[in-house]
Amino acid sequence: MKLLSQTQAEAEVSQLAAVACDSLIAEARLTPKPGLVDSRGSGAHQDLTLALMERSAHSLQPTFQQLARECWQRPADVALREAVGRLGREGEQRMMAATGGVNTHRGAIWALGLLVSAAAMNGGRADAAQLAHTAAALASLPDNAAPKLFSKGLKASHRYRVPGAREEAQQGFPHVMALALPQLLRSRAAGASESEARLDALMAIMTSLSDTCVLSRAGLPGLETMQAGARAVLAAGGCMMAAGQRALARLDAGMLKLNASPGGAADLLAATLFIDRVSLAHPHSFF
Ligand SMILES: CC(C)(COP(=O)(O)OP(=O)(O)OC[C@H]1O[C@@H](n2cnc3c(N)ncnc32)[C@H](O[C@H]2O[C@H](COP(=O)(O)OP(=O)(O)OP(=O)(O)O)[C@@H](O)[C@H]2O)[C@@H]1O)[C@@H](O)C(=O)NCCC(=O)NCCS
Ligand SMILES: Nc1ncnc2[nH]cnc12
Repeated sequence: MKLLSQTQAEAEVSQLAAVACDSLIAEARLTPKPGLVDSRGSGAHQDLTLALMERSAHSLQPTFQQLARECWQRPADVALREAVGRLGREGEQRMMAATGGVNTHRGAIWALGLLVSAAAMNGGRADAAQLAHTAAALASLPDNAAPKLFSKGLKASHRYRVPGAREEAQQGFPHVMALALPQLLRSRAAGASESEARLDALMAIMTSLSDTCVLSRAGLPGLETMQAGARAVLAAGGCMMAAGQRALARLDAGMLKLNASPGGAADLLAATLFIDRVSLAHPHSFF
């Protein structure tokens, strides 16, 4: 592993935190996203706006920086997992203070917090597969200091017997690695604009994620609307095609009618953009 001076390491730590915040802001601004906050408005939400999402993203910069500093060139072990858990929970408090108590990015703090940590554990030099493996290893360790909460996500996971945010990370982010990143690259190669390619990557996640936000708000009909609608967008050639854009508008209308918002899929898009920016190479055979 390349040896860096303390000043160089601190610069890399700051850079990782900046890219994580940029990824959150890029996800929030990306438009038009079905059911989600974007530059058109609040989607299915009453209490979220784009300005609030951006404030929340900025408030998390010190958390990502502390995570990267704590994890720099350290191996995955229980002590590190517990330190990461503590910093992640402090990040949630920071987010709540910045938003006046609105949950904007709880899932994103988890996914990006783990990925920033994984990038730092690898000294800032890792390919996408290494990043996902390292984040999965960290997420799979016990955090004995974690409060035992029966969260909304856990309730939906138990009720519908589906995996949630925890399992997505412990399995190495399969919706990012096997679906979103390959779709992002395919759409770019096919000539899509960057926004169209990112929307296609979001669709790829939505074709199969068991998003506990959608399940909590709209049950299985909401999840089925999300997955089938996203498949229709991609089957129509994606967001660079007029037919794909019409399918996307139908999906948006369907999600709004059900009050469904795929907040978990949005978090995983931000995770995809982060990996796309910081990794050395893209995976061809991880899954
Ligand atoms: C592991 C934790 C993420 C906790 O997870 P758990 O499932 O127990 O609980 P939730 O508190 O419900 O949070 C899960 C959030 O993860 C996102 N998500 C949902 N499904 C998936 C999925 N299949 N894969 C990946 N990610 C998923 C989602 O986050 C987004 O949605 C939130 C907004 O939702 P919304 O429903 O609009 O908001 P609410 O206010 O809750 O409801 P309404 O009143 O509006 O209806 C927003 O946060 C998005 O980011 C889920 O919400 C993790 O938090 C944890 O254990 N942390 C402990 C600290 C730690 O160890 N950290 C380490 C890394 S830093
Ligand atoms: N753009 C967005 N809209 C609503 N919830 C979200 N959670 C993460 N990103 C989101």
